[in-house]
Amino acid sequence: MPTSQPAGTKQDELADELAREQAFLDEARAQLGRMRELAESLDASKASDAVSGEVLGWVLARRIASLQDDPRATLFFGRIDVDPADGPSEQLHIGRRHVSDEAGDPVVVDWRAPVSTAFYRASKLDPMDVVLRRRFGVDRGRLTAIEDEHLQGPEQSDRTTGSLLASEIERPRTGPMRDIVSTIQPEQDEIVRSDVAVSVCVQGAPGTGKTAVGLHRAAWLLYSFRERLDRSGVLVVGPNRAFLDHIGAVLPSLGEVRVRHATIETLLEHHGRVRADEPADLATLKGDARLAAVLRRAVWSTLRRPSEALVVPRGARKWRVPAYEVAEIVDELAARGVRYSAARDLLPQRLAHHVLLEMERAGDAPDDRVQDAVARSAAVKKYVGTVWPALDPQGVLHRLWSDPEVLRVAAGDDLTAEERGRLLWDRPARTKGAARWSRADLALLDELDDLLRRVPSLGHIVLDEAQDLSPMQLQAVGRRCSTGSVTVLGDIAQGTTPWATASWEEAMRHLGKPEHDLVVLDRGFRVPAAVIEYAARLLPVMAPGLGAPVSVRENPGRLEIRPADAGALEAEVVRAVEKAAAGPGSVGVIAPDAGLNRVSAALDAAGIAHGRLDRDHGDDEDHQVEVVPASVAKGLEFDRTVVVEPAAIAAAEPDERTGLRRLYVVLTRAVSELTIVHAEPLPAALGTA
Ligand SMILES: Nc1ncnc2c1ncn2[C@@H]1O[C@H](COP(=O)(O)OP(=O)(O)OP(=O)(O)O)[C@@H](O)[C@H]1O
Repeated sequence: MPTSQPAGTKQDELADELAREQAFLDEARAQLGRMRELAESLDASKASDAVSGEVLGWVLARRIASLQDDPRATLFFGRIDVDPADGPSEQLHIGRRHVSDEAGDPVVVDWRAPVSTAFYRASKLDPMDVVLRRRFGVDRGRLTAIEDEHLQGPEQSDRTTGSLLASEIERPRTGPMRDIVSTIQPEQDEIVRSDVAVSVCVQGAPGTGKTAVGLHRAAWLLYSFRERLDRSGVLVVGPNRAFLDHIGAVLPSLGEVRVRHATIETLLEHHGRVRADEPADLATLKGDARLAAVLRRAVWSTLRRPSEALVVPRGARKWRVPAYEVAEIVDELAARGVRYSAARDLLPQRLAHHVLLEMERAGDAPDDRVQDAVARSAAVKKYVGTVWPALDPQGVLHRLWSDPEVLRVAAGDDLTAEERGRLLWDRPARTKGAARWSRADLALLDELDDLLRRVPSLGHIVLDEAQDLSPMQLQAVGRRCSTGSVTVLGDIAQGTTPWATASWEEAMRHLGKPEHDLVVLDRGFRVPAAVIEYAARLLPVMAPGLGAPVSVRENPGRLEIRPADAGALEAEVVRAVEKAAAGPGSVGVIAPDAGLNRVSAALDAAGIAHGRLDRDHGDDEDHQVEVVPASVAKGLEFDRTVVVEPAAIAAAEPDERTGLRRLYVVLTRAVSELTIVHAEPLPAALGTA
C-alpha cells in the first residue's frame, strides 16, 4: 500500500514503536516475576488442618509452576486498541496467560478471556469496537516485528513487516506440533469458542487446522469452565501413538497439563489384549451398529423365568416367595432402564423384602437388619444366581462367538445366517481367559461393559480423525461423553478403514450427538498449492463431491517426481532424502509399510541418521529425518516429505478406494516440498505429471 511518508521516517517510527512495545514486555515480565514471588511467599502450612494444608500446598505448587516465565517466548503476541462508544478506550495486550499489576489491573490478557475474542474475530466489516489490531513477530523471547491492521476510519497505510501468519506457517519444524494461538483465524475461533454444551463436528480437507482447532478448543473450554471440567475431565482421542506424540506438547504449551491423550485402542485396552488379526470384512461386520442390539439381547436373554419358589430357611422356619411373585419383581427391575448388573444388585433386597412381608403376615416383627441378613443369605444368593446370572463382558462375548445357538437367539432378525457363520470362531477358545480378542472385539466388550454398568462420562472429548472409527467404536467414545459434549474432527476423504464413515450425520448419531453444529473448514494452511493440486487429482475417484482446500499459502511449494529404475529405488530415495535434509526443518520419508525396513537400511548405509515412527511410538530423539510407514502418516506433517512408491502404498489396502485415500493422506503431509520416488508406474488416478 502506498505511503505518504518518506521511507526513512517510517522505518524510524517503526523502530520507536518496537522499542516502546519491548519496554512494555519488560514491564510485563517484571509483573509476572512479582506475581510468582507473591505465590512463593504464601505458606501452605498455615492452613487450618493437615488435609487443607496438603490441598493448599498442591494448589500453590501448581500456581507457582503456571507463573514460570519462559525466556524463549514472549508474554504477549498481539494487541488490540478498542474504542467503545459507551466506555473509555483502552489497549489490551493478548498473551498465553493473564498478567496483572500490583493494583490487580490487567497488563496482559489471556487469549481465552472474552475480551480477547475481538483480537481474533474483528474485521473491517465488523470491527467490534477495535480500532487497531497489532500482531508481533517474535524471536527467542524478543519482539522483532509489528503488523498493524486499522479496522476503522478511512483506509490507512498499515505498518507491516510482512505476513506473520505466513511466516508462522513457513517457520521450519523441529520437534512436535506448536500451538497457533497468535494466529487463530476467525472461522477457527468460532469453533474454539463454541459453548461447552455444544457438540461440534468439523469436516476439513488436509491441513485446514482441524487438529489445531480441536486442541485450542480444549484449552479454551478448560479456561472458561475450569471447575466443571476439572472435575469431569477432558480427553483427546487420536489415531495412534506417533500422532499423540506429535500433538502432545500443544496443550502443555497452553498451560493445560491435565488433559489425557488416548488412542481408541488405549481407551479400550483394559478389556483385554489384542491377540488376533481378522479379515477386513469381519472387522467391518463387528463394527456395525447392528451389533449393539445383538449384544443387548445377549445380555438380557440370560434372565431365567423362575420356575420354583424362593425358599429361605431361618431358624426352624422356612419362608417362601412364590415363583410368580419373583417373576413380577424381575420383570419390574428389567423394565426400569437400569443397567443389567446394577438392576441385579437390587434383586436380593427386593426378594428379602418379600420374605419380610411373609414374616409380618405370620405375626413376626422383623426389622431392617433381618432384611439385610436375608438379602445376604446363601439361599437368596444362590437363587439370584439362577434367575439373574452374574455376567462379565468377556464371558458374554466368549459364549456368543463360541455357541451357534446362543448367537442365533441373540442375533434375532438383525444378522443373516451367513453373517452369524462368519462371527463364530472356527476353533473356540476353551475359556474366556484364553480368548484371542481382536481390535473390533474390544469395542464390543466395551458395549457389553456399558450394558452391565454405566461407563462414567467425561466433560468433553476431542475426537480427531473420527472418520476412521466404526459405528461401535464411535459408540464407545460417545458413551464417554454422554453427559458432556464432543468436538469431532475429520475428513471423509481421508477415511482409510474399510468401515470408515460415509456421512457425519451418521457418525454423530453413533456418538449419541444427533444435535450438533457441522462446520466445514476449507482454507488450507499446511499444504502449498503445487502439492494440494496434485493430490486433489485423486478426489474425484475416491471421494466424489468433496473439494480440495484452497491453499492460503503464498509459497506455492515444490513438487518433484523422480522415477527410478527397478532395483535402484532405495538409492534414489537416499538421494532425495539427502537433498531434502540439506536445509533446516523436518523431513518425512513415507514408505509402504512392507518396504520400510529396506528404506531405513538404505538410509543407514548412507549414514543418514533418522528416527522410525510406528503405530505404538513416536521418536524420542526428534531426528530431523523420520521414516514413517504409510499407515501411520495420518495427522502428521513435515516441512519436506519424500514419498516412496505410491502404487505400492495404494496397493497395500484392501480395496482401490481405500488405497487411493491412503495415498491422498500421504501426499498431503508436506508443508513446503513433496518429492515422489517411484519405480512402479504411478497410480492412473494421479494422471500424468
Ligand atoms: N491459524 C493458523 N495459524 C498458523 N498455523 C496454522 C493455523 N491453522 C493451522 N495451522 C497450521 O497448519 C498445519 C495443519 O494443521 P492441522 O494439523 O491442525 O490440520 P488438519 O486439518 O488436522 O490436517 P489433517 O487432516 O491433514 O490431519 C499445522 O502446522 C498447523 O499448526
